[in-house]
This record gives sequence, structure tokens and C-alpha cells, in this order.
Amino acid sequence: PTLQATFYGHTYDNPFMNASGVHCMTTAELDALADSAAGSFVTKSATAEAREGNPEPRYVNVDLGSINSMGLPNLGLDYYLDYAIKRQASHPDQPFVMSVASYQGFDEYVTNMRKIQESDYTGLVELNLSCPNVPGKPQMAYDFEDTDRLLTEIFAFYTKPFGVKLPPYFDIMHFDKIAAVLNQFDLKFVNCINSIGNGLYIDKATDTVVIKPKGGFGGIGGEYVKPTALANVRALKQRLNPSIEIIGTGGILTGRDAYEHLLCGASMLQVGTQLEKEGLGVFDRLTKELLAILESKGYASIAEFKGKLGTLD
Ligand SMILES: O=C(O)c1[nH]c(=O)[nH]c(=O)c1I
Repeated sequence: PTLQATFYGHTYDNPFMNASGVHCMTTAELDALADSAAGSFVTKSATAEAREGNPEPRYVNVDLGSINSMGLPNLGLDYYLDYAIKRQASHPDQPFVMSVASYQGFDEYVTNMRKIQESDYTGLVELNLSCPNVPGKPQMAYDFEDTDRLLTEIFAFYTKPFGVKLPPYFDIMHFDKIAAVLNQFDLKFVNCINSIGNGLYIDKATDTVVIKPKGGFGGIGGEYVKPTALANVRALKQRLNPSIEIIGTGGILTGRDAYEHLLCGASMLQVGTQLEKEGLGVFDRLTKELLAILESKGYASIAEFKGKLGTLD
């Protein structure tokens, strides 16, 4: 069998990528990702200016996952745009994704996208509408009207392919509402999910929180989030126009977790916490484990089971 994955008109060796934020801050990390067994990669979410981010400790691995309040540390949009333009020229056959966020809010999203529109970068962009860790800034994607207004403003000038990174939703009506907003636009993908925002982890040895920012509140990733991630992938796949593909992110530790995201309709798969814990070797392990599952089930390719989750009716 083959793990070949088609996504926005390109066929990748496999569906695996890093999740933005992990192993993707510097050009050295990005090049190492590109040379790893991962099928593709995404850059750290960029803001207009470089940022230090929140005080440390701000990322901690815990038994069933991770908690982080990084606060959007990054080397600035120009740094990643420069890398992206060079990389697309040197490796035209290896497309990747460039992640864009905003520190200031609505207007900076627009100016960041305008800069990319006017640049020589022609590849995919992941517009991060779901950073949970900028104090005082609500997550854009939890405000349906603002998300609608922002995408309307961007599509008025932006002609290059892009998708959005969404937070988890927990109410069927919210799945309906965000899908209704997104279906109005020619988005190429949605990435479900970002970390589950503002969780709290307590250190049993000290009876204290484990990260410094925000009194210990931070985005939760890893095993904790798989049921929520699968539900969001499935719900958005069921609701969005078929032209909008899904990237499945959240709780992928094993080939079985990857297989379940594909069953829910994901085209590509992103790994965050487990990549942070295991290093780049995680992609060799995940591809091997997923391939073994296809073999055991007699599937020749992902297409044979993608989106074919069974129900009990
Ligand atoms: O704190 C961060 O930098 C961060 N952390 C996350 O868990 N998700 C995000 O999208 C971001 I931009």
C-alpha cells in the first residue's frame, strides 16, 4: 500500500506534517523538518514584527499531553516570507505551508496578508485564527461576525491559495455557524484543531501551576484532545463545501490516531505535542504504523477509507 496524500492538487509521499509552533521557529528547524520523513511542513505563526513571546516556563510536556502559553514568539513575517520565497524556488516540487497570525488583532491580519499578496510567495498560507495565548486578545475564530468580516476583507484583495487554523468548537450550533461563515469563501482548507485553550495543569509535587504566563492557564495538546479533534474534523468535513479540504490536528500519537483522523475526512495530518516529545523520528514511526494498518485492512491507499467513518444507524 501507499501513504500518498493529495492535498490542494499536489501528491505528498505521506499526509504527515508538524503542527505550527513545533520545530518550526528557525530556518534550521524548517530545513530539518523538510529533510525528515514528514510529507510536508508548516512554519511558526508569524506576526508583523518579531516577538519574544511570554515569560518562561511557557511550554510543558505532561503525562497525557502538553500545556503552552507561548504568546506568539516568532522571528517576524519578513523572516518567514524570505524563507518561503527561497524555499519555493529551491524546492518547487515540495510545497509547504506558511502560517500567519496577528498580535494586534483584526487590522494586522489584513496587513500581514496584504504583504504576502504583494510578495513572490505563491504557496499555501494557513491563517491562524485561533491563538489562545495573547493576553487581552480574544480568539478571532470564536467571534463569527469578526471572522466573516476579516475573510471578506482579505478576499477582496488576496488571490493566492490559503486556509484557516481553527480552535476546537464544542457545540453543534457552533459547527453550523463557523461552517456557514467559511462556506462563503474560496478557502482551500481548514485545519482542525488548535490547542484546547486555557486549560490548567497542576504539579502534584508542588501544588502549583506549571507554566508562568496567565496564572498557569494554557492551550492543551496531546492525548487529552483527540476526541475533540476528531469531532471537529468530522463535523467540519460534513458541513463544508467538498472543495475545502481538512487538515486533522490534535492527539496524533500513533498510526491508529492518524488513521482515525483520516476516517473522519482529513487530507493531511499535523503532529505537535508528540513531535515535541519524540523529535523528528516520530514521522518515521507514524508512517510505519499507519502503513501497517493499511496492510492489515487490505487497503491499497488512503482514498479507500478516507472520510468513511461508520455510524450505528
Ligand atoms: O502561544 C502560542 O504561540 C500559540 N500556542 C498555541 O497553542 N496555538 C497557537 O496558535 C499559538 I500562536
